[in-house]
Amino acid sequence: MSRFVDRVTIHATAGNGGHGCSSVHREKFKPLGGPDGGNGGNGGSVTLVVDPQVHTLLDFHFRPHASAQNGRPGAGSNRDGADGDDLILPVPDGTVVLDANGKIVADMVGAGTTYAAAAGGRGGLGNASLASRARKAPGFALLGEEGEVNELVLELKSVADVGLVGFPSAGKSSLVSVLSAAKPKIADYPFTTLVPNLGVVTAGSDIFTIADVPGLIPGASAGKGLGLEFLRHLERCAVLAHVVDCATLDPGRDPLSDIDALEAELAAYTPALSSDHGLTDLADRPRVVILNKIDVPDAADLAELVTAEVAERGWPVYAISAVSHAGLTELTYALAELVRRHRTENPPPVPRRAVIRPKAVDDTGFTVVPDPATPGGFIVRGTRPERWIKQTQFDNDEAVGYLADRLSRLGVEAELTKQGAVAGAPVTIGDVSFDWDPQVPSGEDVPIQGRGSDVRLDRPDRIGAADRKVARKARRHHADDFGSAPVDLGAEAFADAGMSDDGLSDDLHDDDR
Ligand SMILES: Nc1nc2c(ncn2[C@@H]2O[C@H](COP(=O)(O)OP(=O)(O)OP(=O)(O)O)[C@@H](O)[C@H]2O)c(=O)[nH]1
Ligand SMILES: [Mg+2]
Repeated sequence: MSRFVDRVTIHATAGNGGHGCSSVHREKFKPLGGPDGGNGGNGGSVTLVVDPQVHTLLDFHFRPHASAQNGRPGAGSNRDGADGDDLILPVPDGTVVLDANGKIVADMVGAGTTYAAAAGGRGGLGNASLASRARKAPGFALLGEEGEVNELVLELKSVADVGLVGFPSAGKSSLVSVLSAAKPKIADYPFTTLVPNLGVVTAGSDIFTIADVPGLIPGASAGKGLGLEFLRHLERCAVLAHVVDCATLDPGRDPLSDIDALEAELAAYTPALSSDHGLTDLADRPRVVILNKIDVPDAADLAELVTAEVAERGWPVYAISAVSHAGLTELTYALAELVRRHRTENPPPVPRRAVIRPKAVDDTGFTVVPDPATPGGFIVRGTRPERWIKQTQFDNDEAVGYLADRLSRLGVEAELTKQGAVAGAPVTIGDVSFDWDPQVPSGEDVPIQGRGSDVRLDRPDRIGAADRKVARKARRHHADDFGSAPVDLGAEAFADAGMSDDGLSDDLHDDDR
């Protein structure tokens, strides 16, 4: 027997973005070929799509981890990395998606409805894309962003037109088996049906579906029997039909008390799908009472006796026998009529092609707040600063300089200064904490000037071209005279000077990836 799974937890992992590449073009007779590192590809996303061919969540039960492909890294010669493939997960019609806190985030009804379960990370820019007037040959590239990882709960709420409610062994499965082509298990012991079955019923030109759910007993709302677990499959049913066993020999049971007992259980059930999903309370759903087993003589008498009393409650009553098929035609057409009326009043939902989850409306802003855990420290929050941190290779000084420029351009530095941060104050952005090293001495308002006039270029420890010339001369002079031992103005000092390009503030290249 195939297993029926109607509630699973899945872990959707989107692909990471590929890293950008830092590379310099090399070609014979072209010593300064320029940056040519390509961009990383975007990571693939995980998307849920309603597929009418899928009827259970069983696949997710066996394979709860769903991962989309990572983006490929960029490469030299301006080759961009390929995007990772998206992962499309087919889910049954009527799947409800809940987040880890149990909040409904999507109600997927209608073939083709999609839900973005996890968004792929963006690829990092390569150094070719990062080149700008100020930073002509960037010696770094941006890292790819990590893909989202979301834990989601999927619940299947069958989409049936008529839901059968009744005590165990009332004949619900028998009724479904004679009305439709479905062949559920039927036996004379309680709780034969352990999982809901759906059947398709044809009545003239009308076609509707009927759901056979496991039997209920008094106390089900408190977990007795199989509990109310399966009532979620009735939440979407247009019509609820009580199947009453008129031939039961159980003491203390009769059709009316059976109906009352189950009505009390239904009232105790709080549907998870609220009215904004276009559904009314279970209590407001139209009811039909089906008095079953009238092929048994005593049952037929009893059915006749209670019919008037049930009808007094305003519910249509049908006396039938699933075994002898008595009264089935009338019942089928009556159900079809109720379903047709419900369908005209509630047109089917238009499939939602894309269910867009609410995202931060404005990702340009940021906030700076004092860090409660560290005196004198600050926390910077904002989509962009946090993303930039993730894109930065912290072991590359030039990349760190680029980050500092971006933060400064966004106004983070100015805000920190305004809030009284001093040099060396611990600043946290996302997962990274560092000691603040203001590019501009705090309190000083340096206007942006022309290239080459930035105060930071006047570093006293800088070695200018003139100094280098002197050093070279001195070295050559020594070499000529003594043939060995150059003066110690070499490698270390030049290594320092090589970084002079970092932190230029007239960088006009304002990419935002
Ligand atoms: N005489 C008679 N027996 C019936 C009729 N309908 C069902 N039965 C019998 O009642 C017993 C229970 O039938 P099921 O259809 O399995 O009942 P159910 O409501 O699905 O029961 P659960 O799945 O346990 O909740 C079986 O032995 C059926 O043969 C009927 O109209 N007449
Ligand atoms: Mg059954």
